[in-house]
Amino acid sequence: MNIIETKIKDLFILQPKVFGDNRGYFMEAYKQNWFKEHFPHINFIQDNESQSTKGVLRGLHYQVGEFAQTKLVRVIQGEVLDVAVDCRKESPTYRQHVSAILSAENKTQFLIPKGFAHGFLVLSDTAIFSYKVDAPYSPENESGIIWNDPNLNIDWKLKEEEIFLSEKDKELPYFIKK
Ligand SMILES: Cc1cn([C@H]2C[C@H](O)[C@@H](COP(=O)(O)OP(=O)(O)O[C@H]3O[C@H](C)C(=O)[C@H](O)[C@H]3O)O2)c(=O)[nH]c1=O
Repeated sequence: MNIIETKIKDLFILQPKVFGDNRGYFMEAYKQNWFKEHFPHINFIQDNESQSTKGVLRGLHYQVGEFAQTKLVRVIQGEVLDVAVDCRKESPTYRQHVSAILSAENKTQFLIPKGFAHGFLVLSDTAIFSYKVDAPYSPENESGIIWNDPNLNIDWKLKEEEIFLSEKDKELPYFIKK
């Protein structure tokens, strides 16, 4: 697994080794002892999966306090634009974001630490999104940021009329000021 740094500290792109042959491919998508060696503070406890159609935008979400989640995200079918926003008040990259194209084709993974808001937009006809978290779901401790907050200046690639949000996500607030 290759670890690729991003412009934001602690936010990494992971690129697994893929073994292709005339049947298809094999890869170790996750390996606990590799993670323990490189990211000893992370202990994933739950696998999530969602399927969405083109133009669906899920996010930007985060959980707070003891329920804040580290996420290891990847796409197992289709392609998404994945975005992580640094919400760590003390961070020199506070309110900055990194976007990454995750797809079944590139098999790229995104390791998103606690303290980040996360969301993705489906670019393919459908996409299956699979991810690990290290804290349980806690709706009482969930919050987020509206997808098109002008302070974040995220380029979601699709036009607003092509984007579909849940009723909940339509009501998310703008980013809190420092
Ligand atoms: C996240 C989650 C949801 N649910 C239930 C709650 C709802 O009845 C249903 C759909 O939940 P929601 O609309 O919050 O799902 P997403 O919009 O995909 O939320 C996720 O989207 C962005 C991309 C994230 O990074 C978070 O992991 C998560 O917030 O699944 C659970 O039972 N367990 C869970 O861990």
